Amino acid sequence: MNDYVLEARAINKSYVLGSSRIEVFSKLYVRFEEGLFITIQGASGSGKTTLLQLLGGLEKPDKGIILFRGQNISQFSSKTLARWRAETVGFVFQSYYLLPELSALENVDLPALILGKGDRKKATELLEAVGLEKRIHHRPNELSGGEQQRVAIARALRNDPSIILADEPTGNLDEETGKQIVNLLLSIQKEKNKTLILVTHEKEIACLGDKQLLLSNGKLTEIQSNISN
Ligand SMILES: Nc1ncnc2c1ncn2[C@@H]1O[C@H](COP(=O)(O)OP(=O)(O)OP(=O)(O)O)[C@@H](O)[C@H]1O
Repeated sequence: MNDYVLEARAINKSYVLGSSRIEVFSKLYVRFEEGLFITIQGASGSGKTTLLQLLGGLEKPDKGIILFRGQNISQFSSKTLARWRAETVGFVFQSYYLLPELSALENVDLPALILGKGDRKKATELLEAVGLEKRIHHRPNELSGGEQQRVAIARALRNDPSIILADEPTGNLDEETGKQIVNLLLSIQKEKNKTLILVTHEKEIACLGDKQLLLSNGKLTEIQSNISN
């Protein structure tokens, strides 16, 4: 049994734009234990978003492999990868990415509908769990930023993923609302024993992690661990 829920082995990743090539990672190794809250900090442009996209199967590495519980997801077909992503990973982004024409309820149920498992009762329960029982039929533009992020969190949880990848989830929120969102993510992570990997530039949030990683010059280093071995 592999103790690591996610592992990146010898990852290379570059972007080519016109005649220029940006190398983000060269031989990156990192692994994440199951059920932990890991925070990642790093300067703008250091590759934090790229890393989450690779780990969550939204981007493919140029070289190297990503393993989920020991299974190489980098060799999955696009279809298999899309299904794995829908079942296994919940994404939370800075900009929420809710569909504007759908209600909160419809947005939350969408990941399950895609798998042919739509169930409005379950979506409603998730909205209740994030404190939005009175906003179920609101559209995103009828919700505050914090409420939209709560909808996005409920959506991320809809297929009961084992991994939550959160990319600057508090980036568009005021400090107080940001704290509430992080506390919500943390309580879900602990209660359901999920793996939460969260990118943030806020030190106060980063230091809440069981482990704090820093991304710099294409390498990850552990700057703090609150785990006793
Ligand atoms: N689709 C793309 N095409 C070309 N270059 C890209 C693309 N996505 C990212 N990059 C480049 O790759 C590098 C890493 O970008 P990434 O968004 O992963 O960094 P980041 O650490 O998340 O930055 P920020 O904190 O500013 O969001 C940057 O130099 C960026 O310009």
